[in-house]
Amino acid sequence: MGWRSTMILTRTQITYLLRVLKNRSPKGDEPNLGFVTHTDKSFTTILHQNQINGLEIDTRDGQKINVDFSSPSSFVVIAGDAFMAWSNDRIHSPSHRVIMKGEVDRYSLALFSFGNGIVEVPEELVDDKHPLQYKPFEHLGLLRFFRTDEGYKAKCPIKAYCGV
Ligand SMILES: O=C(O)CCC(=O)C(=O)O
Ligand SMILES: [Fe+2]
Repeated sequence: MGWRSTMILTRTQITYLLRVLKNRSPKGDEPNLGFVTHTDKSFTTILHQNQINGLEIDTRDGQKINVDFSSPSSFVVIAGDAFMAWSNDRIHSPSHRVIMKGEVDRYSLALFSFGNGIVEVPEELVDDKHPLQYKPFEHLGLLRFFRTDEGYKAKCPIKAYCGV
């Protein structure tokens, strides 16, 4: 990617959202689903937790990765839907979920980044092999769209919001 692509990102103001989440270890018949399968609506998400595994990430080719947070300094970076759209589908925004297994409560931190303005695919990322997949879109508008019935039920919310 050339310098112009980088410029487009650095000119955009970023809003960060820090989410602190607790998943209680399931008691008795309680379901073990800690967080339903979803893709993040962010540009990027940085995840950290108290060394209790449970995060499952689907790869592009249909494999499942059980993320192993084996060190207190482990963290995971996930590309969100806005990064996928900006990259014209070169970067994949993976589905993921949390399954609770052991007897210890799980605490996780998620730092989401959102662009404040309009996100658009840089022209360097559009060519014959990679036709334009997304119209310019307001990133925070994606969050509003996801809160509508149409957005929430869409198979791929980002495509429903601004797909070509
Ligand atoms: O708790 C986790 O490890 C994942 C949380 C998550 O996927 C999210 O907050 O979007
Ligand atoms: Fe997530």
